Amino acid sequence: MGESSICQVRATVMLYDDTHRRWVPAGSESPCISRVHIYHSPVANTFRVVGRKLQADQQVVINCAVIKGMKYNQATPNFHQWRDPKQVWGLNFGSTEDAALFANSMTSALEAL
Ligand SMILES: CC(=O)N[C@@H](Cc1ccccc1Cl)C(=O)N1CC[C@@H]2C=C[C@H]3CC[C@@H](C(=O)N4CC[C@@H]5C=C[C@H]6CC[C@@H](C(=O)O)N6C(=O)[C@H]54)N3C(=O)[C@H]21
Repeated sequence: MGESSICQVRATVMLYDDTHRRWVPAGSESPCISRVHIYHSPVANTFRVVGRKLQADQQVVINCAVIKGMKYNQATPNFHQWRDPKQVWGLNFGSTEDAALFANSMTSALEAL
């Protein structure tokens, strides 16, 4: 039994660059809308956030484990962020509806861990 997607949304995936103190688009210099999923592995009961660019190359721009106890910060109605051990991720959602859908799924995932 592989992983199943518990939600998919459109968002620009961003990383906070501590050195230069600015947000940068994940995966390349140009901001690009991606399809972002939360995948669940039932066997291991793990979750991860995976995003691929909508454009032709489908480059993976985020592949980040959801860590038990992680704080998910809804900074604005369409920009949410969280820390992983190495960096801060930000999702600039295409709509507030997508933001709410993702936040609900992320909250469920964190509660299930
Ligand atoms: C205790 C702790 O880690 N605190 C973290 C947050 C956090 C709390 C609890 C758990 C996990 C986390 Cl992650 C923290 O404070 N961090 C995380 C890094 C981020 C960087 C900059 C400053 C600049 C101000 C603010 C910001 O980012 N904000 C405001 C809304 C604004 C919305 C859109 C995004 C889009 C790109 C950029 C922009 O508009 O150009 N941008 C923004 O400019 C966006 N902030 C933060 O937000 C900062």
